[in-house]
Amino acid sequence: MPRVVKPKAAAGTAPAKKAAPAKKGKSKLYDMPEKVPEGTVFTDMTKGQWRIGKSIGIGGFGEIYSACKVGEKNYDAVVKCEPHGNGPLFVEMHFYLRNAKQDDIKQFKQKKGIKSLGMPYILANGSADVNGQKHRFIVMPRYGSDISKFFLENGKILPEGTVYRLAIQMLDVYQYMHGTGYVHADLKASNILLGLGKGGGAQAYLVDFGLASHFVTGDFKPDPKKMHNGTMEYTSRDAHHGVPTRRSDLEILGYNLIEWLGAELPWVTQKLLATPPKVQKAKETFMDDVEGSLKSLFPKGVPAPLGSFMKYVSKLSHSQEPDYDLCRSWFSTALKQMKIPNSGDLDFKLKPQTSSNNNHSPAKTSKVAVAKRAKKVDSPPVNSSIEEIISASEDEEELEVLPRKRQGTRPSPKARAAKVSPRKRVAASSAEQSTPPNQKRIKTEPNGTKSTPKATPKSSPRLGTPNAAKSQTPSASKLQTPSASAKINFSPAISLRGRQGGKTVVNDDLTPNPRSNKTYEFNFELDVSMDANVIVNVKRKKPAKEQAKSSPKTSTSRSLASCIDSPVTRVNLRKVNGHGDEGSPSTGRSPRTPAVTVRKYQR
Ligand SMILES: Nc1ncnc2c1ncn2[C@@H]1O[C@H](COP(=O)(O)OP(=O)(O)OP(=O)(O)O)[C@@H](O)[C@H]1O
Repeated sequence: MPRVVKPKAAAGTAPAKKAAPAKKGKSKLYDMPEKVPEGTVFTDMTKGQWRIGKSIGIGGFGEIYSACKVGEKNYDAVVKCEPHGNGPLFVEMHFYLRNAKQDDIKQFKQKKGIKSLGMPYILANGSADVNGQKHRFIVMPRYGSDISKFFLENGKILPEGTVYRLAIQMLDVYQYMHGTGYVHADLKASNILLGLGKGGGAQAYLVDFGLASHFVTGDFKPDPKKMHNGTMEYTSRDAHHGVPTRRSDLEILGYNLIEWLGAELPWVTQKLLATPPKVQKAKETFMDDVEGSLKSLFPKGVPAPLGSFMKYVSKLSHSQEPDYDLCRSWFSTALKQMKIPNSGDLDFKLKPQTSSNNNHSPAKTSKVAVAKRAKKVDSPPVNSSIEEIISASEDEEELEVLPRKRQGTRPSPKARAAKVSPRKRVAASSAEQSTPPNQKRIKTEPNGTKSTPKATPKSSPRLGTPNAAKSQTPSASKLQTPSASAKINFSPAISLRGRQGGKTVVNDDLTPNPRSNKTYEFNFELDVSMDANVIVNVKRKKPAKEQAKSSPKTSTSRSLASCIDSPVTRVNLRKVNGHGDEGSPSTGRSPRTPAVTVRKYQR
């Protein structure tokens, strides 16, 4: 078995810092990896040695380090390392070994007459013991920045010409990959990296093949074990059924294109992401009338190539091979019309430019809109931890939580982890432990921790986009209780959203049955974020003295911060409408839901 050579043994290596053992997650399914100290040398299957450099990214499931071949100077490779038991890296490694040989990639490029292809390949792989735990690692070429960074910096939009170039490049990768019998199933901005070095900025690379799987060519058989796999925002209708298809990859690309062009996906606007079957339904409705749906997203005119592409995708059958040339032709024609060359560095700076059809939301690229978006990007992050209401009985103290900016309080890891795939739970808690907030070690997703309220230029197309104030998530500041921890049983119909957007989810905990009873645990400091104005009713056990004095029913309004005394026995959270009043069913008041109980438990 290849072994880890500690820095002492590696010639010319600076002493490695002592690694703090990574926090082990609770999940039995996916553990986060141990931290690999800088300077450690991994030996691969063919006895090649790789010196570990700085950590450059943490995905949902593993950590990525820069790496340098021992004997060379440049850290131009990366090592992706995960505990041996984790499935995704195993899948990714085998996909690369079988299907992404450098020779095959070269041949494909020659056949297609393209200079470069955004298909990564594997340089080496092996196993290593880190802090006594067996890890698997792969070595890959090192790429540059992921494009989600530019998307967020621009206020959730990319220049139209760049979107079309990216579409063409991703279709190239799909064509290569589908030619090997596999689909990717998880395309998103954070999985698209620019090349490094001279000319690198002209090519985008699709990474993360942890969900790669053989596509079906026979019958369409839904597979509950794979249902909803992917990243909820972009997962295709077929993937919601657990069926890997080529059209599914195209659909995922299509949803990303819509976002990159500045519109918000309806299931994001409607905050359905925590409930996969609702997202699935929304996507089905969307694709059933894709032209109409796109018109509502782009009221000033649907970008022509996007319209053609999405319409085409909606008509593909599940086992049909897509016509990649036809799809690319829509985007390249638009580029020609816009007089944007399909070469040179991809340009991520927003500037006024001619639209492909000159009719969709030109204000998106106006200086004013850009400035507005940039301003919004600076605003505090949104973290919709609780999507719907939690409601119980009436006899509680009433605490009003008004919307306000997050002020450094972070949702407790447990709260954030609610409803997250076990892998994500571990990732979140590990990141919390080891990453200072100003470091970009955690891969940031469009709606993730660095996320901002959707920047909505005046002319920007949106389906019922709530105004900024409404979409802001007030963070309940610390409501500390002596009981600190509690177990809450939600009624079956309640959906709790602790998941940060844009995260890959593997169907380990997402149940296709939305009505099953679910138990969530969270740190009962009520240090959670909520996505609307809410009324929090907390019933507390009264201290014996006070109980004797006061009447059984007291309903006192007071601030959350001052409420830290006796143990909580019951909690009632209720959304109020955007103006701060409770409203009624007809005025937008959230319906009450029964049966929320809070139980203390021993840590
Ligand atoms: N070859 C590479 N070169 C440079 N950076 C990389 C490379 N591969 C990955 N990264 C960085 O590490 C991050 C995580 O990588 P990756 O998506 O492969 O991990 P993951 O654990 O599968 O994540 P997830 O499934 O949550 O998307 C990427 O977003 C990127 O920032």
